[in-house]
Amino acid sequence: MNEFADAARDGLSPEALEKVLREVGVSRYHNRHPLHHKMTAGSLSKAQLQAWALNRYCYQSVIPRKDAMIIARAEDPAFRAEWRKRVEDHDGTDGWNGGIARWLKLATGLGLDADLVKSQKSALPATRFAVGAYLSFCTDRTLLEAVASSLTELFSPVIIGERVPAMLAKYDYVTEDILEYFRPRPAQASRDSDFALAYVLAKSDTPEKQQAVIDALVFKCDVLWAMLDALEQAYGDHGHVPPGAFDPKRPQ
Ligand SMILES: O=C(O)c1cc(C(=O)O)c2c(n1)C(=O)C(=O)c1cc(C(=O)O)[nH]c1-2
Repeated sequence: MNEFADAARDGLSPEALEKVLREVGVSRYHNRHPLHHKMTAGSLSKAQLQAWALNRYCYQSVIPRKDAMIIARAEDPAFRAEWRKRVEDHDGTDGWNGGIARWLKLATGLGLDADLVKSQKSALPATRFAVGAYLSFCTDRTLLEAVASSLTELFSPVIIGERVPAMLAKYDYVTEDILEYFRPRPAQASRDSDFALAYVLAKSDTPEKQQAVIDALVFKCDVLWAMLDALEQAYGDHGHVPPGAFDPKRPQ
């Protein structure tokens, strides 16, 4: 049982619901994870940064798929028109001139082979499970829960603002060009999370729905947290790399 498990028991005003959702971010968003702190302190090796970029590619590549799933489930054309901007942000106009391509640029800029990253075959099992759980969540739960699960984007400008200046300052091989992925993200995330938050606050009109959206955001924070846990377990100082996963000590 988590601390938000019955936060909506007595029913919440929209303002109170927003406050709880923001508290979820304060206590559970992945900018609290030790691996993020090590990254911003400059204490990760290049191999550890490579592992982060390679694994995070799985997350990037599932985002437009889960967004397409949300679009398919939405009956309101105005909702779909708004939401499809997210798919365009990641896929671009031809699949390879949007966010996914820019993530690949980050990974190759760190020295990884593009085909290895794209294949996702060297990602950690736990990364693939976490990312798969996100796609399943957006497929199987209500549309309201799927929308609420995107609300981690309320907090992503904060972590990007911590990560990017620190990476540029602490790792001499990291350049602005490599980190181009993050440049448009804070503005895109604010646009997207404003829309998603207004939707969630308007549609959560019972205590049950309010609890469901809180739970959805907790779930999503767990997805992001689990991905960093998996990296620490595999590539931390006393970690062990699962069979078949990216191993910096072996040729790929
Ligand atoms: O850099 C980050 O830590 C971070 C976090 C998140 C997030 O909070 O889910 C997203 C992104 N980046 C991101 O770039 C992105 O496109 C994105 C889409 C979504 C989503 O759930 O729809 N989250 C995120």
